[in-house]
Amino acid sequence: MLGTIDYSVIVPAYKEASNLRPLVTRIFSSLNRIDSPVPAGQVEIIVVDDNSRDGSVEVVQALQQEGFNVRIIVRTTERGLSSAVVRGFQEAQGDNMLCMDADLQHPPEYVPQMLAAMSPSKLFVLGTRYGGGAGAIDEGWPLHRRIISSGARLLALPLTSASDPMSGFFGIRKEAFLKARNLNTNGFKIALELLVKAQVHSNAIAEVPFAFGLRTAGESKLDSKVMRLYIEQLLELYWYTYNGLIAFAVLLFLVLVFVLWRYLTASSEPMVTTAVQGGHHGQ
Ligand SMILES: Nc1nc2c(ncn2[C@@H]2O[C@H](COP(=O)(O)OP(=O)(O)O[C@H]3O[C@H](CO)[C@@H](O)[C@H](O)[C@@H]3O)[C@@H](O)[C@H]2O)c(=O)[nH]1
Repeated sequence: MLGTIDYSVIVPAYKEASNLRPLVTRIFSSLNRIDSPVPAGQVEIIVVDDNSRDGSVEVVQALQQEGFNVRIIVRTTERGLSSAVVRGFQEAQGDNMLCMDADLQHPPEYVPQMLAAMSPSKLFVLGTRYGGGAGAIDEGWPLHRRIISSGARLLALPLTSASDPMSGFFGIRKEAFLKARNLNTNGFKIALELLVKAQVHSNAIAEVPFAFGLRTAGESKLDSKVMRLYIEQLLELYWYTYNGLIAFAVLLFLVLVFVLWRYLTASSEPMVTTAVQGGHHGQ
């Protein structure tokens, strides 16, 4: 019999049939270890699949029959990583919700620690490839991915103090998730979106350093469209965070331009020395 579900693991998945069995079994064997800080019976896994039709549903059904608390939501009218994660959070029974990739790049063995890191005072947990002096990116990660990742991280610095807001391995407490309004669910960077719009303060973020693994099956869906969406998302978040400041800076700039223009036009006008000569005004 199932007890109360306090923890939900949300897995966005698109064409990940071959990764789902190792993912689910490895998560539950970590939770079943004697030293796990979280009991396996309090955890559910929700896979949010965008109609992959690659056998993912059958894999999950087989796992259910074997007794694993996992279910799959198949979306047929929507697509996209971030919106899949939000859907999973909306369906979650647990107050502590973790998001992770299906492709085993987020090590399932970190799940108990990540789940246990959330509490009423730690509303957000971030699996970080950069925090805690871990230098945690796998040696084999391609150079172009490292450059893109560093650039993306730099651009997010004015928005959050979190060391790896690009991470797809993160958790949020339900009460914080429910505070976030007008989420932009285009693209991949839902952790950053939630950090900003759920107004998570830096002291409410727990960071767990981890080594980002290499994909062994399936393909990455990160492409130039995802990068364009990220830039759009950043502009919106800058505006969301600094709208007052930005409006003030624009106003100040316009006033300065106006003053400068007045000064330049005034100093370039010919000096008119009007000697009032008395006499009559002609008609
Ligand atoms: N449902 C659904 N899932 C998706 C979609 N696109 C991707 N996914 C799932 O989302 C997870 C991450 O997708 P990948 O395509 O493997 O992403 P990545 O390039 O490895 O990027 C990962 O690392 C980045 C850090 O560099 C993260 O920023 C990113 O969120 C993700 O975790 C995988 O489980 C994948 O199946 C989609 O449109 N719909």
